[in-house]
Amino acid sequence: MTTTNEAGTPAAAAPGTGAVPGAHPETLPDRDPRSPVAYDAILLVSFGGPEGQDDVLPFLRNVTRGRGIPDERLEEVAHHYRHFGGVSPINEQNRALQAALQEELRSRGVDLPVLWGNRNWDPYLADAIRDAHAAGHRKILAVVTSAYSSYSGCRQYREDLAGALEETGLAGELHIDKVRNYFDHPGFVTPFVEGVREALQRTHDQLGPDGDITRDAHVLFVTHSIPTSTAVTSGPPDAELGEEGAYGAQHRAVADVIMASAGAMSDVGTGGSAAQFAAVPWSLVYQSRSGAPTTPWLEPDINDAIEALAEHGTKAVVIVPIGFVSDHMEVMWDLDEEAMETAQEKGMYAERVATPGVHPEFVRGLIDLVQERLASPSNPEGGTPCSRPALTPLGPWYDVCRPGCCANPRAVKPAVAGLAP
Ligand SMILES: CC1=C(CCC(=O)O)c2cc3nc(cc4[nH]c(cc5[nH]c(cc1n2)c(C)c5CCC(=O)O)c(CCC(=O)O)c4C)C(CCC(=O)O)=C3C
Ligand SMILES: [Fe+2]
Repeated sequence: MTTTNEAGTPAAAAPGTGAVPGAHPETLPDRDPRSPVAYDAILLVSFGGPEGQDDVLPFLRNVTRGRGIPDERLEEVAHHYRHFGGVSPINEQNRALQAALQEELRSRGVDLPVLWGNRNWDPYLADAIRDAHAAGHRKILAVVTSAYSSYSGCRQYREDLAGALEETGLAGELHIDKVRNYFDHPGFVTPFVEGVREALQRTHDQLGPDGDITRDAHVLFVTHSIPTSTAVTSGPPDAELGEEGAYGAQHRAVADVIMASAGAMSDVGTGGSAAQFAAVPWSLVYQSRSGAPTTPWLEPDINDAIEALAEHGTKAVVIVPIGFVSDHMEVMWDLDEEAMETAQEKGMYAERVATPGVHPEFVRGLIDLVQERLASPSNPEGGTPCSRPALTPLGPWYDVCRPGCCANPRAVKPAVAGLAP
C-alpha cells in the first residue's frame, strides 16, 4: 500500500492504531483513492438561491423536493426572501468566490478552470457537469461551500453530484472527487479569529472603564440547527464523537481554537485588553430550525440563548456564524434581523462577525486544499507527503468519506467522493 500521504486519515489517527475513528483500511480499493490525481477542472459546488421574486417559490420547491410540502407552507419561509426583493445574496457571493479562486490559481501558475454549479438553482450541477464534459474535462475536484460534516453539508452534495452524473449520462465518463471538510483549515478559521478579536475590542470599548469583558460579554458561536437524529450520524459511523456527532464536535473544536487565538494575537494599541479575550465565556448555539416541532433539532436556538444570557446580566454578545462560509440569507435574516432584534429588545450591545466570504486567507486556503490533492508539475508537493494543515485535534479530516459517513436519513443513494456505500 502506498504511503503517498496520510490524506484519508485524520491526524489524530496515527498510523497503526487499531481504534482509528472511521478508518476502514480493509475497504480501500486497489488504487488508493487518496493518491494525488491530475484533475483538469475545479468545480465550486453550492446551495444556490433565488434572484428575483419569481424565483422564490420554484427555488423553495427545489430545496424541499420529494417531501410534498404545500406552497402555503413554503410561502412562510419565502417571506425572508420576499423581504429582500426575492434575491438571495448567495449566487453573487459565489460568483465573487469563483472569480477569486480562478485568480488565485492563475497567480500560482496553475492552469485549471474554476466551474460552478448549485444544488437548488441555476447554474445547476447537471448543467455545470455537461458543460465541463463538453469542454473536454474528465477529472474534476469539487470544492463545496460547506465546511463541516453533516448530511446537508457533505453527503447530500456528494449524492447531488452522483445524481448529476446519472442525469447527464456521464457516469463513468467523468471522475469527481471533493476536497476534505475544511472546518479547521487555517484559511477558514483565520477570518473568524480576526473578526472575533475586532468585535471583542469594540465590545470592550463599549463596556467602558467600569466594564469587565470576561463578566459582561459572551461569544455566541452559531451554526445551522439540524435534526438530532442526523447530528448523531454525522461523520464516520464509528467516530463516537457524542450526541451531536462529528457536526457538533467539529463546531466546538473550531470555537475553542478561535477563542484561544483571538486572545493570543498581538495586542497593538489595545491597552492590553486582548489578553483577556480568551477568557470571555462562549457557547455553541443554533439557528434556522425548520421541520415539525415534534422532531428534535439541535438546541439552544440563538434567540433563546440571548434571552437567557440577558436574564443572567450579560450586557454584550458577539455572534460568530462559524457554520457558514458567506453572509447569505440565513445570516442576513436569522442573525442580522432576528437575533439582533432579540438582543436589542433586551438592551444588549450586539455584534455579528463576518463569514469568510472572499477573504484572501480563505481563498488561498481553498486553493491550498486543491493543491493538496493535485498531482501536477505545478504542485511541488503533489504525490509526496504534503502539509495538510489543521488547527484542531479532530483534523485534518478525510479526503475520501468513509462508508456510511453522514448517513442519508431518508434513503441510501449513490454518492461520489466516498468509499462505497
Ligand atoms: C447544515 C445546513 C447548512 C449549512 C451547510 C451548507 O451550506 O450546505 C445549510 C445551508 C443553507 N440552507 C439554505 C436555505 C434553506 N435551507 C432549508 C432547509 C434545511 N437546511 C438544513 C441544513 C443546512 N442548511 C436542514 C436540515 C433543512 C431542513 C430541510 C432539509 O432537510 O433539507 C430551506 C428550506 C426551508 C426551511 O426548511 O427553512 C432553505 C430555504 C441556504 C441558502 C441561503 C440563501 O438563500 O442565501 C444555505 C446556504
Ligand atoms: Fe438550510
